[in-house]
Amino acid sequence: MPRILVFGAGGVGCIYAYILHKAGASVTAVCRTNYNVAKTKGITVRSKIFGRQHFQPTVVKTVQEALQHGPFDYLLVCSKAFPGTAELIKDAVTDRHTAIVLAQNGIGLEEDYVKLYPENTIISGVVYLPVTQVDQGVVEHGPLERFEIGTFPADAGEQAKSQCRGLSELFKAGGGSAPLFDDIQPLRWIKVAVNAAWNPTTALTMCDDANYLRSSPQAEPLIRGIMKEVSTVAAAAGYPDAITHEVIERDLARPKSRLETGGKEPSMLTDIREGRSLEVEAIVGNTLRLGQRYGVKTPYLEMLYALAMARSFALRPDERWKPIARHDSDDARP
Ligand SMILES: NC(=O)C1=CN([C@@H]2O[C@H](COP(=O)(O)OP(=O)(O)OC[C@H]3O[C@@H](n4cnc5c(N)ncnc54)[C@H](OP(=O)(O)O)[C@@H]3O)[C@@H](O)[C@H]2O)C=CC1
Ligand SMILES: CC(C)(CO)C(=O)C(=O)O
Repeated sequence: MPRILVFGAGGVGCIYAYILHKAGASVTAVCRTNYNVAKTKGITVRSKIFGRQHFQPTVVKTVQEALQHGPFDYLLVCSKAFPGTAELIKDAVTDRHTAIVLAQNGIGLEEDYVKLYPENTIISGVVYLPVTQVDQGVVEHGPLERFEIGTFPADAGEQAKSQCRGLSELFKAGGGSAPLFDDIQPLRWIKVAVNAAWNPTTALTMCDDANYLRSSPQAEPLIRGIMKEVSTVAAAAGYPDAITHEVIERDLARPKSRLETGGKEPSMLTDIREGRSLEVEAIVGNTLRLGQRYGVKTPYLEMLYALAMARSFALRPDERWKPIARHDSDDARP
């Protein structure tokens, strides 16, 4: 029975914990604000795909407390992606054994993990899972579940590939879907285009995606424009075929269909409502910095970055901007 640690049991973490628990794995979840509820009452899933479910993973408060339930075969990072997140899991990573699975939005997240855990398999995941934790330990999930996965780097060795296959099989056994890709990066680029377009615009306007589209004739062209800008950065970074016109239209069709059925609140809008930190750096900042590195002009991203960072600052002045120790030089930061 594989042992799995889920770090960050919010919307995504609870659904992935449910799938893996259903697959028969031993699942331990590191919980923070929802610790008491998850520990005493378990987790409730209300899903358009899985129905209404209730389950009880092993619940701990810290990664150190989780150790008694390890060593872990997989460690799923399902918290929001912030500078420094990679360090938070270090006590639960067994060298050369634990496969670290990134279940987060953003681009260029993997490098921090490779640096800290050079001997471990890194599985990079692209999350399609419209889900919100609506109450502590209660998550509401829409009609889409797809976790696209691949090793980082793409040419990782056979052990990494086999751990990646193992995760895909576990998802299948739990009723989920985690298709494997030889190179996950083009898929990450597609998703970051979606998130760079939707997350800050809806968070800044406090509209769910359907309401945003309803708000004016300029709303949809702006989303398309941001996605095209990200596609130019992706092309310069070596992925010219990732974000095609067809991909942009296909991804736009999803929120457009919600004009009929009711909008989805992107995760960054939930963060604003809850007064939480925003994933501006992982989604917009990293894309923008790659654009700067390759000499691509990114006026939309520059504006979104400045506005979303200012919104974040207004929410949490204690977390004011500071240079992050990154692989690209701080001079390249906007
Ligand atoms: N929600 C969605 O529809 C989608 C989200 N994503 C991405 O998936 C990732 C997860 O998003 P989502 O599930 O929505 O986020 P949530 O905010 O719902 O969940 C994150 C969880 O991580 C916990 N956490 C953060 N730091 C720690 C810590 N130090 N120790 C213990 N727990 C911690 C949070 O606890 P606390 O509540 O105390 O802050 C929270 O429960 C993000 O990168 C997001 O962009 C991708 C696709 C869709
Ligand atoms: C695609 C989208 C907007 C869907 O919920 C998402 O990834 C998020 O909420 O962060």
